[in-house]
Amino acid sequence: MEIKSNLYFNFENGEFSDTDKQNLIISKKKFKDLKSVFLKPEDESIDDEKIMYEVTGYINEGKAGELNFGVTKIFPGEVNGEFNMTKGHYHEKMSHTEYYWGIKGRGLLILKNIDGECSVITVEKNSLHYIPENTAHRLVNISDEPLVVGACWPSDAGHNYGEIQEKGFPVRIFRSNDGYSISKITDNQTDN
Ligand SMILES: O=P(O)(O)OC[C@H]1O[C@](O)(CO)[C@@H](O)[C@@H]1O
Repeated sequence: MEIKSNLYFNFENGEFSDTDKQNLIISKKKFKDLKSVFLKPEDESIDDEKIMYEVTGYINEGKAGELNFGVTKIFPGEVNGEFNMTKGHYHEKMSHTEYYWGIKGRGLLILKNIDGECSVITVEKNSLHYIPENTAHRLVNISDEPLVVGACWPSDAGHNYGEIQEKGFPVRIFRSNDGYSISKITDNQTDN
């Protein structure tokens, strides 16, 4: 007998159907939670309560064998000229990997491996990104509309923010006349 799926997901806009809303987890990150993320976080034009990005999905943290499926929506904006972005993290279980795919908007995926090698990849509608083991990842919104990105990762991967919080990524992304510029970083200072 044919049974209608109890889950629907809109691949055009990243919205979940409300048939299974009680199982959806929504995590909202406010500006006050992200002070350690930006190079110059003192920006009085931004309210501390402003939602900078949100992650919505079926998230079953810590359960080995399960998969998480989520959507990150990063709102447009800048903090002292630096584009809005996620905190960025390694997985606690460093061997655990992840897929990202672009749904809406335009952004950059910054990857850094444990040897400090860094790459910056364009994220746009239908782009697909494999995040290998031992690799820190951060999304940056470089457009004036929300950047919406899907993700699927093992539920027991965990998040390790420590090193990124301390040292950051080797690059930072700022608005420029051409759209954006990538600045290399030495000890959390820009080195243009
Ligand atoms: O945890 P962070 O670095 O703030 O970023 C959120 C990101 O992490 C994930 O939850 C899982 O890696 C992604 O869905 C999302 O893009």
